[in-house]
Amino acid sequence: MASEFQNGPDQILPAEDSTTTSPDVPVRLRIPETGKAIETTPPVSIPGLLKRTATDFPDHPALAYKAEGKWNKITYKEYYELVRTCAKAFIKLGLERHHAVCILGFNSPEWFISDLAAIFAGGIAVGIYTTNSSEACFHCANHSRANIIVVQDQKQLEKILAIKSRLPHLKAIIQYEGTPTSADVISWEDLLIIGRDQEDEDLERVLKTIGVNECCTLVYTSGTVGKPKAVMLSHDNLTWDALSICERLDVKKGEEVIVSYLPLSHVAAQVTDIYIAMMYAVCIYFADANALKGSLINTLQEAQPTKFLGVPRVWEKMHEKMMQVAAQNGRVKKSLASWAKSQALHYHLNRIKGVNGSGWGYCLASSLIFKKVKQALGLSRCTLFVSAAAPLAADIKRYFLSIDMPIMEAFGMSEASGAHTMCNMGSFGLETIGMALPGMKTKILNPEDGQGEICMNGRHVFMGYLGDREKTDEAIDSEGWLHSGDLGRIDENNFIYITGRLKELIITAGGENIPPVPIEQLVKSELPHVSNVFLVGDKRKFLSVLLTFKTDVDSDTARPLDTLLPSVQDWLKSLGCPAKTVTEVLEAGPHPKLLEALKESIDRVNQQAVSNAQRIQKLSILPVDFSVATGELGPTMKVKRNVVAAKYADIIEKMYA
Ligand SMILES: Nc1ncnc2c1ncn2[C@@H]1O[C@H](COP(=O)(O)OP(=O)(O)OP(=O)(O)O)[C@@H](O)[C@H]1O
Repeated sequence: MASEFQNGPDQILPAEDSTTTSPDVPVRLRIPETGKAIETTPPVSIPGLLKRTATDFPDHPALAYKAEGKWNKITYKEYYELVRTCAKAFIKLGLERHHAVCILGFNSPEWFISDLAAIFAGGIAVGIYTTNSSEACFHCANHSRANIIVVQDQKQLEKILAIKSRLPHLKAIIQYEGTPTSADVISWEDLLIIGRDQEDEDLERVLKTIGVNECCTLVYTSGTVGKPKAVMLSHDNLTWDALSICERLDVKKGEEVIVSYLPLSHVAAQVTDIYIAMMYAVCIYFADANALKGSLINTLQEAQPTKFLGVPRVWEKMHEKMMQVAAQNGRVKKSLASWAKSQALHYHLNRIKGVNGSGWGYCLASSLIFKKVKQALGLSRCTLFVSAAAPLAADIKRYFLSIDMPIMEAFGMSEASGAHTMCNMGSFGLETIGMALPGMKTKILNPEDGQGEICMNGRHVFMGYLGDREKTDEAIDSEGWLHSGDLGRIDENNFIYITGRLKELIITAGGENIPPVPIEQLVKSELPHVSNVFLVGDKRKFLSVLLTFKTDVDSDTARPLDTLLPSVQDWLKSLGCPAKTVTEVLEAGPHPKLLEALKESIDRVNQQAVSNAQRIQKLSILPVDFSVATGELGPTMKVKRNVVAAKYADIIEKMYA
């Protein structure tokens, strides 16, 4: 880089184009010459941002982690120093400019520090899903030219050791938990010793060359539709998206607490836990690795977060648990709860309509009931409940409204650096994903009846897919609009609604285009004992559904078990076909009474179908529920359609035989 561009890391490097597919080519930022204050806010790099917060909030706790049963805290000043130390070690170990540091592990201070250190050292941070196989890890590490791989433990290390010889750029492996069993693997403690032994000079030299418009992070999409793509994000993409989200929300600098537990390789968790946190001096509490298997509640109770983000499946599971608890309540408690719920529902539904003011009933229910419920969930200090990354069914939102926990939906994608729309406590609804965030633009492409593809524009639009010009040009058009592949509409108040996904559209043999998710959600709301619904019908004469029942989950492996949840068992018993397991349900073919009940529900869904082609004609019950561990769900719990279709090809064929 020419010597005049040595004012990093907050400088804007010269760039010819607003997209790129090369890791070392900066892009033109989408900052208009004139515009709203948010659109023209001067860009800040990630190292610049952390330095700023460490200067403004030096003694404020940044990261809280539990060791030997005790919470330990790292202040913002210490966090900044640790990142610098780690960055110096990475440089010493041979991290080259624009090469990757891959991180493979559950959320922890070491994950955050490695991610930021990679960026400080002029490299590219890449999170790899802990559920990835060795080969899937190979794809990320090889494609991003990883010089360094940071792993959590022996289990993750083994995946890397198996592919190490095929990674020509790899120079060092670091293991941050447990003692490395392999001599050439560096422990976290040794990494910090290497870093502390270095002078600041090399790091400062690299920092000066960094620009806000170059790639600092790659997000590999989870591949719910096709092969994972490497989304290149610049410093400005990430820091500006975080800024815009915080403008929409009531985030208070230095006062917020967030629990980190969602997979950090996904953009939603990364932006919330790392970048919003860094921008607003949030204190992050790390949940333990069993968070999604049930231990999250313990961390919530201890950390008492002030903001909480869940993917839809997290909200669904919480709903399921609460229904189980409620079912055990006596008559008096039940009627008290239903009175309280009606008060909250009335209050919040009025707020959605713009009618404010809480009556005495709501206030009483709030102090008598909801306060206790929130306390039990560890959410009594929480002023914001968010759902993102996939659609959340309206009936789940309605349930949480009724217990005084209005869930704000956010919509976005990796290619939009996180969020593009969001509801807030002042404007939300049961069906909407909210309005575009400040400074972001939305367009509905080729609308028919107001419905078309959602396209987005703004500083959050990604740089391009690494090494893939064709896909980059498909995603971002010549005017800079990012095509989401989602179908939607905008109402007169600028609220946006998702109505389907072009990328997973079912096209029947008769040529009718059918978005499956809304139909699947309708079936789910008709059948509360069903866990997953999968619509089939691509190139077929009619639609069918595959259903899975709610079952217990193995707490070690997170795999679904055969035993039906007690509520499902009760329901089956009430139908006159008692069964304790899915195997029993399927053994002699589903009981006619069960089939009748399922068909009645499907008939109710069919009554809402907009055309004959959208009516479901057949159904099958699957032998096991879907899960991340068994591969049918991606890390944000979206169904991997190709995996399910391949796994149950026989069952599907039988329905069409
Ligand atoms: N609130 C929401 N409501 C409905 N759909 C959503 C919402 N948020 C995200 N999505 C869906 O998720 C998509 C973005 O997915 P994301 O970029 O997170 O990729 P991914 O889950 O890693 O994997 P893949 O791109 O392979 O599906 C959006 O295009 C949209 O279809």
